[in-house]
Amino acid sequence: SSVRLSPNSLATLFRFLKEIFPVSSSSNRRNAFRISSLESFSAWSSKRCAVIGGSGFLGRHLVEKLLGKGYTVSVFDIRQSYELPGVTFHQGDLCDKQALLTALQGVSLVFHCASPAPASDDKALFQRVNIQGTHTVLQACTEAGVQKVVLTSSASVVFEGTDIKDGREDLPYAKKPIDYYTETKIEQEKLVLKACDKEKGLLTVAIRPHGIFGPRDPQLVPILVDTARRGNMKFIIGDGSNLVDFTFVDNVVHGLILSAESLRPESPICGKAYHITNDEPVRFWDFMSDILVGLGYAAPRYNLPYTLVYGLALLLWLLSLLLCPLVAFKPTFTPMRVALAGKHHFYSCSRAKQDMGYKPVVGLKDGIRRTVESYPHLRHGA
Ligand SMILES: NC(=O)c1ccc[n+]([C@@H]2O[C@H](COP(=O)([O-])OP(=O)(O)OC[C@H]3O[C@@H](n4cnc5c(N)ncnc54)[C@H](O)[C@@H]3O)[C@@H](O)[C@H]2O)c1
Ligand SMILES: CC(C)CCC[C@@H](C)[C@H]1CC[C@H]2C3=C(CC[C@]12C)[C@@]1(C)CC[C@H](O)[C@@H](C(=O)O)[C@@H]1CC3
Repeated sequence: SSVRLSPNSLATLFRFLKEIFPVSSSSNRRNAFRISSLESFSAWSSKRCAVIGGSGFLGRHLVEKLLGKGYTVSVFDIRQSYELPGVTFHQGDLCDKQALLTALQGVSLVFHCASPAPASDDKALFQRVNIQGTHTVLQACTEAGVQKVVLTSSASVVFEGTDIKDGREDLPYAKKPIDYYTETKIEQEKLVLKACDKEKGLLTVAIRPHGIFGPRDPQLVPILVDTARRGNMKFIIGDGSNLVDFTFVDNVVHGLILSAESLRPESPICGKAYHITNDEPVRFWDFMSDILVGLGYAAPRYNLPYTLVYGLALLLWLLSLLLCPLVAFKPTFTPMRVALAGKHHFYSCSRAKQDMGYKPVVGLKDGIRRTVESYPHLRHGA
């Protein structure tokens, strides 16, 4: 492992020396000579990482795992949602390069897990944060001497609302992405992969999870329960046989850390995208039923034709656009959600298995059980 000199390197080296030689006693000075400084420096700095978006659902699970593995973690996020010993929080907008530079001092590895919530459907915000912001993140990483950037992309970058079965990473990017969020995730992924430059010493990789679920997830389970509580989860869209990927959060975290640790100049993963899944495609409606029943709600039972529901969702969405100056209403059944609920969309993770030895660490059944147990406040009657 090599140490790349950057404008921040001296400051970082100084902090490192202060950390390993805190007191200037004679025994410390003797110990100093036993340490091969450059090697220790390299090992120390490669365990210093930053998680951009570390206050979020995935980001926080990642931070917790990194701490357990002995990393020193800085979180950069627009909000601070928790406190943890060993974590330094930097509150700021990732579009602000100066704020990023402060957080990235002495950091050699950056995980980029920040994005506005997909449900916001705010085109300008997605463009600003996911595209311009990612450009700023890459600039800041180069200036700060960061060596590795791991992006959390999304498998939806290839999904157009039609069936995908065992999709591989060589599928073309969606020409008609399902929403603005996905449109900007495509541009974001392209930016990060293009920035991979062994000569300049910046290595990048993109992880594409799909349907992440687990404790503290702010969207999948809460939206599902909200829909059930309003009595709208009685229907199955289509014949209910469509297979999809739902990926337990620990498996995504495992894929992110594995990719970071495999990212070296000679590694085949440089500048590439990888699907990370549970490797257990499941019927969408079986998964929904398992969560609902686990929380004490009834499973959906009545089938509705896919085209009918999709048409209605499209109509509702158009109406919400037309009426938005007068009344603000957000339909639960958006065309995007209907497509996700009624079509096949599952992906192969064989490239990750082959190139980085990926294997899911938590099975689907166990993941569902842990998720259900983590939401006592969302149980029926709670
Ligand atoms: N949840 C999923 O099913 C899923 C699936 C595939 C990919 N992803 C991707 O994984 C990543 C994490 O998603 P999540 O589910 O944890 O979402 P989340 O909303 O819980 O976390 C995103 C975090 O980004 C932060 N953030 C937003 N704008 C910011 C800005 N301008 N500057 C700094 N921080 C900002 C938020 O405050 C939040 O803490 C995202 O990139 C998302 O696109 C999520
Ligand atoms: C009202 C119902 C019919 C269903 C309610 C559950 C939905 C809220 C979720 C089912 C599939 C989920 C999903 C996402 C959001 C929540 C659901 C629609 C994403 C679009 C979130 C953003 C990610 O990047 C996407 C991905 O590629 O993983 C998610 C795909 C699945």
